[in-house]
Amino acid sequence: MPDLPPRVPVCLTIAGSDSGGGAGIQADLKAFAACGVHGASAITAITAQNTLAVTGVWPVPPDAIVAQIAAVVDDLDVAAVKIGMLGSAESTAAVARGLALLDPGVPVVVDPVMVAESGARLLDEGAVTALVELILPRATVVTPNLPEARVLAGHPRAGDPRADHSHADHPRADREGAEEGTRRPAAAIPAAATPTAATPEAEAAEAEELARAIHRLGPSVVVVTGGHRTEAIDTVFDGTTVTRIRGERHADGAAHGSGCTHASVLAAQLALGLGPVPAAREAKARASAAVRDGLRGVGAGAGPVDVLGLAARRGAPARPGDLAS
Ligand SMILES: Nc1ncnc2c1ncn2[C@@H]1O[C@H](COP(=O)(O)OP(=O)(O)OP(=O)(O)O)[C@@H](O)[C@H]1O
Ligand SMILES: Cc1ncc(COP(=O)(O)O)c(N)n1
Repeated sequence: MPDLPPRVPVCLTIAGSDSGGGAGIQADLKAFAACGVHGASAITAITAQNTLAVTGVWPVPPDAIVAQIAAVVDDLDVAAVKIGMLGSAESTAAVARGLALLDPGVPVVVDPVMVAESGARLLDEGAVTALVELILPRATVVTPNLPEARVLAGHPRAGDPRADHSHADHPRADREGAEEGTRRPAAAIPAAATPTAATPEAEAAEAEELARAIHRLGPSVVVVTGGHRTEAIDTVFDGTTVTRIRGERHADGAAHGSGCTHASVLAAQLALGLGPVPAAREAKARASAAVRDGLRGVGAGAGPVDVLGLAARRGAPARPGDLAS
């Protein structure tokens, strides 16, 4: 009997569809393929979107979200999950129901998508609480950008000194009794995620403080991504150590889908057996290169990232089998 080739790991993305193909499910499946894992998907919302704008959002019925996850989990051996756009509190609750169908050991990477690069709101104001309470405690890694991190850290539970540091030690019910007086005011979701005007040092200190605050909400590891900073440094906090992942900033790159790509590569690397910090390094490297190589000519707005090296392949000789006719 010939040796069977090693089995290709399966990753599941639970996210919104971007009709323009730059972000969401479409970006996630490309990132999974780039990493050599098989991608399955459960769609939470359909967006009518291109590089310029989001012109419509249709939530998928909650039962249909759960049914998609159930169909995948029933048959495919899911090695890691990536969660992106949730949209509404109802969709978030459905995703939480779907997550309960997974083996508790399956790593879950959460990209808390709030606002599209083109400016549209992708998470209802009221859904932040559902995200924090139902999804973050199940997260192995959460990957907010700086504006998203401010929203999560401003959530009432984050400033509570009695908030938990691990879900096992501090079940959610404990945090329900947090005193009002110890809570920070919740930050509103900004209309668009704009770069900050702070110094690099101030941004670094803020990212670290936010990572620590978000860690108290329950995820095992927090990665505050650096795409909205003067220096594109990702800040990782695993509950013990802060790691800064540096890389060149590609100011003239095309970054639509950078966060989706980053979180999906991270999930794929966990599925391939890496630990969270090495997986975050690989995610940073691949997302940064995908921004650098981003497809500036595709659409009139922010071009989609190119994680598959599509542009570099143009003009390359076709493989022999492609020339059959
Ligand atoms: N201009 C850039 N140059 C280099 N790396 C970048 C750039 N923009 C983003 N990145 C990297 O891409 C990854 C995603 O970061 P980013 O902060 O853009 O996520 P995001 O804002 O959630 O993305 P999105 O807007 O697609 O949701 C991070 O590893 C970040 O460092
Ligand atoms: C369906 C969907 N999911 C996520 C994003 C965020 O990506 P970006 O901030 O690059 O627009 C998006 N625009 N659309």
